[in-house]
Amino acid sequence: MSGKPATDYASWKKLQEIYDAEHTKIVLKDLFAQDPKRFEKLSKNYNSTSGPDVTLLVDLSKHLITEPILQTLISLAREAKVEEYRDKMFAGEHINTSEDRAVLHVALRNFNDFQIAESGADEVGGVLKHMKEFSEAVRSGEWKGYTGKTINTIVNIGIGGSDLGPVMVTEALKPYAKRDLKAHFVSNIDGTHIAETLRECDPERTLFIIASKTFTTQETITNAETARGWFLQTAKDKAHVAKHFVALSTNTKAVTAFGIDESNMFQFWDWVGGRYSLWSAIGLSIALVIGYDNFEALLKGAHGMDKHFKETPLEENLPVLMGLIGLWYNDFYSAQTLALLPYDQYLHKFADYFQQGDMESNGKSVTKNGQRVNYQTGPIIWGASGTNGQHSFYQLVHQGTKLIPADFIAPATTHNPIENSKHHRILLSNFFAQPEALAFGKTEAEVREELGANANEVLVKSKVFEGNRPSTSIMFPLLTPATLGALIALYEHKIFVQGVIWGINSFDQMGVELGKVLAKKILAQLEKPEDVKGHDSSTTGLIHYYQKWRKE
Ligand SMILES: O=P(O)(O)OC[C@H]1O[C@H](O)[C@H](O)[C@@H](O)[C@@H]1O
Repeated sequence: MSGKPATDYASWKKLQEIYDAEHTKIVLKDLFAQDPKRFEKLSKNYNSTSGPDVTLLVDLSKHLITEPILQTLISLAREAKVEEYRDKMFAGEHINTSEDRAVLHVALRNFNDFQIAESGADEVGGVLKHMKEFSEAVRSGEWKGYTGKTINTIVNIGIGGSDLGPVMVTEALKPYAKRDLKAHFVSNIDGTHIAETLRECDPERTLFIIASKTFTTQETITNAETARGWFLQTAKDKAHVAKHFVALSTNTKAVTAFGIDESNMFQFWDWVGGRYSLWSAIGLSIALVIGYDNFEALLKGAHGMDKHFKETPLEENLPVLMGLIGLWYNDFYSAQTLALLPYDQYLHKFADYFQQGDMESNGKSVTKNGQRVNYQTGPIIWGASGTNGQHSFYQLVHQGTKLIPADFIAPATTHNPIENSKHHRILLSNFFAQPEALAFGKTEAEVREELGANANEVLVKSKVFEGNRPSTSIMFPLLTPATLGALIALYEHKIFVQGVIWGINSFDQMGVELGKVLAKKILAQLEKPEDVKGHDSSTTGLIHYYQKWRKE
């Protein structure tokens, strides 16, 4: 994150040399045959040293790496001063240089462990207490709606980081949910989203949580106004808003202007990035759904991973190793993407969540010094939960022309051991089989033997699996709140490590601005064809088409 181009590092050059000279000879089948201890050496066990027990097994052995490659990657991390920048982050230095902000999501889950001087860091405990009291009051029924009825539905209105984290985590931790409290998440400006949600709500029993760091986001404010209008159609009196609307924001002025009482506002600070905010007041919907104690366990699980990241030598440091291996494919093998493939239905939003987490953080093309990079930065993140993906896109992953590194993630045991865990055994057999098939493939000789002497030649070729396709496998005993916290923090820090080496600012998001500005300009021109000015012929033509069909 020094802003130095990554290609200037001696270790980068060395990696390029190794790649050029050896990459055709790096074959997983051979590497495993040569070293019976490969799994032992390259699979890492994480055990939390503070907070709730969390254990993770991270198997890095099915990667196209050798000892010299790994050592050179680690030298690269040293040269890029990953440790120094990590320590700056934890110390609250303003490493988000373009916005002159600290980056302190780690302070949200710190529980007075690390010393963090930034202003606001000492207020975290107070906000957590507020979240605890409020969530317990709603869950117990002590908090009543304006007609004296208890709350049975919450609607979180937010987008981006004010939506994806709460959605992903409440889905992931459903086994811990209060089942008689329905939770909805409205993000899209498309009126369909709020309209369909409101159809399922009773104004007397619904709590709206307006989640927006800035409280200026067009989608969120528009949806919140619609929700308030809908509520007042029944409740009539604006005084009732206080019982049904709370805000999660850093912008007190805008929250009170909207009509939400300051006492119903849950604060956070500018040093919490939107995509790193589920740990802050933005997590209120999580605390409401799974209970405050489980929310705290999530935070403590993440804190355990923070400690690991902060205190473990680079050679054994999981976010560092995952970041480096990802970079190896991204920058030397020209891999464009990383697939996140959780074999756990509860994690079905994991890839969606890290699309923002990773792509908004590292989707940058200038260094912190303003230089255009001449290498690849953040990968495209995508994925789906297993085994669904196997029946759609895995064909390309196995036999397509692209190299697609993938992270396979699975719990050893399930929250739903139905049929004596039959489903889970089948699920896991697939979780074990896919990385094996990707890595080792199937040779032409094996296909011939299978098909017999007179086999059709085309068929033989089409049934060959080249193999040598890399993956990480991550396992843990059960998807608990603390385990999920650790898992999310692991990926957050992986993203950090890569950003430091690429010399980019992982903590701003200037790239989302241009579209927003243009949309505002266009919104003001939608009325009449003669108002449509200043666009290319394609954009103008599309707007004119809309104007021909609009009904209102
Ligand atoms: O929480 P808000 O201020 O409403 O922001 C919501 C989202 O807005 C933008 O799209 C940013 O790029 C995201 O990082 C952010 O999470």
